[in-house]
Amino acid sequence: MKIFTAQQIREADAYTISQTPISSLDLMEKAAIACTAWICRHYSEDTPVYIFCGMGNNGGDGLAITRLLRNRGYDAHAYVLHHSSKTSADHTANRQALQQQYPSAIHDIPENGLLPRPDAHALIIDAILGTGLSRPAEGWTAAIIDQLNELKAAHHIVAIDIPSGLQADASSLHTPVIKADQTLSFEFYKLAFLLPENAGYVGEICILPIDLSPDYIAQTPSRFNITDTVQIKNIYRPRKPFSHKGTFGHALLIAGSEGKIGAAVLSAKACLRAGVGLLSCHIPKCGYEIMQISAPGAMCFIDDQKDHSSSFHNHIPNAAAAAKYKTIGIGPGLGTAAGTCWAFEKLLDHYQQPMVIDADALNILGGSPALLDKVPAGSILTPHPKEFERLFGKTANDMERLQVLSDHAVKRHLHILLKGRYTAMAFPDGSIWFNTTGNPGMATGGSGDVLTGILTSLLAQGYPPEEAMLMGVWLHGRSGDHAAAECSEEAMIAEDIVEFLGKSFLQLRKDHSC
Ligand SMILES: NC(=O)C1=CN([C@@H]2O[C@H](COP(=O)(O)OP(=O)(O)OC[C@H]3O[C@@H](n4cnc5c(N)ncnc54)[C@H](O)[C@@H]3O)[C@@H](O)[C@H]2O)[C@@H](O)CC1
Ligand SMILES: Nc1ncnc2c1ncn2[C@@H]1O[C@H](COP(=O)(O)OP(=O)(O)O)[C@@H](O)[C@H]1O
Ligand SMILES: [K+]
Repeated sequence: MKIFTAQQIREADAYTISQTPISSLDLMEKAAIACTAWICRHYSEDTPVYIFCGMGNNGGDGLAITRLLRNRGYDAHAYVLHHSSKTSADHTANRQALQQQYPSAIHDIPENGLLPRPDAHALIIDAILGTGLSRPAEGWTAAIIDQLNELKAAHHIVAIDIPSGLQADASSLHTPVIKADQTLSFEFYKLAFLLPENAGYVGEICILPIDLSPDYIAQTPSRFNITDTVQIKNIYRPRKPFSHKGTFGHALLIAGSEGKIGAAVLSAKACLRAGVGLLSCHIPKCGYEIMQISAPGAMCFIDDQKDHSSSFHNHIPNAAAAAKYKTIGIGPGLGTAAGTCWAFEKLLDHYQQPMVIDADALNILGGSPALLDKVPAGSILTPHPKEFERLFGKTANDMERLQVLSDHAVKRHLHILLKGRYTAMAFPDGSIWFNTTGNPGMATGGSGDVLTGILTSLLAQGYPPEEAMLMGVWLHGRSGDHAAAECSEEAMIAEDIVEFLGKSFLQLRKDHSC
């Protein structure tokens, strides 16, 4: 799914109006019908509804929703906030329609006027500012936002299209923004919804279709996108009947140190479960029995050192030897001992195929920019926000962090995924894809190690890095969702994500039954 900018959304609107029989007022009515249906599904008829409307089209939506809720028997009132002397034609048309049918439902609030005190249990609808926001809210508009946010403890707030004050394509950090419980947005996610810094404003997101032109959507490029199941199904390659373990690649996993052999085990299990043909794990002596017992499908190389690894570079003594391993996954629980850093540098001297770099391997790169330059083009880096900061430095806000993420992916020809609720995957062409599978149950030690195993496995099987990244992150999140459904977000642990990988793969199969 594409994520359009506010400007592109306006263009989609204009294109739809000019190229189809739908007028701009029809579009507003469709949007209002969709919102009203959602409100009626979630709040009973005896809920008083206070709809705060701005002077633009977002306010127009609010006026139309008031009329439609009244038609359904709700005690709905529109409070029109005169924060601007300008108004839009569709706002005016919907005001007239409401005035005609339900004149007592309109309440004008002049600039600096007082807001009503909502009844107990009233629902508050925020239709003050939409994607037409041209600057951060200030003055009276900011004061209204603050006052409505104070009501949040006692009332639900539903934002129409976007919480008022939130900028769709820029950071809104330290500016006044409505803190919605739910956001009902039209047709597309806005980029701002996917940033952790806006989690407190957006609440739950519901995307409502309003039939914007499919031609405009198809032909308009977007730098930001969201992965979906259909796309992942198209990436997925079913196995051919005569394939053998050589078909699915040999991966080398370099992971674990004393006290963190579990990270290596989780990664190895995930790598095997995600379908690798052969897996060799390089681990320090202290991990040998643990690994062999926990993941008997994996072969083991034992390091000379007891508690950390420092000789794994010997598997790739020259460029020719690199061909033995389709890919290498390195990092989970590896530690940053001097010998490990040294061996990592030697490994990078000879291994030039795309690899997966995670956790301590990222921390080692963070301490050595020269080493970062040696990472093979096409590799997948999997930092969480702290590792990202160690690698690429602090940023002022999430929007700036996305830019830094993208800049490094382009400059270094890497695939870099920044982990989180909506993992952001940056490609060497400058585009960024967001993943929506997954849940807070995955915020548990070891889930990242599982992801490294999955990605390493997919690369070994011959998926190109861009496809491995999109599919691996989707599979990881989907397996976490299955695990949460089965045993709760609280009780699920990283192993459960591995256990449910099978169920996620089954979802990708197309039905070919005769
Ligand atoms: N394709 C879509 O997504 C559709 C969008 N519609 C609605 O239209 C909205 C966009 O409408 P508009 O472009 O009229 O924009 P807004 O409704 O956001 O309002 C713009 C008005 O607010 C003023 N304004 C901007 N920033 C301000 C600030 N910081 N403080 C005070 N006033 C400020 C502007 O001067 C202008 O008068 C969407 O968010 C959505 O609610 C729907 O009506 C129909 C379809
Ligand atoms: N709230 C959440 N919603 C969705 N996914 C999440 C959430 N919290 C964590 N995750 C996922 O879990 C994984 C955690 O990785 P990481 O922090 O590296 O864990 P660890 O270092 O313990 O292995 C990431 O892939 C992240 O996207
Ligand atoms: K709004």
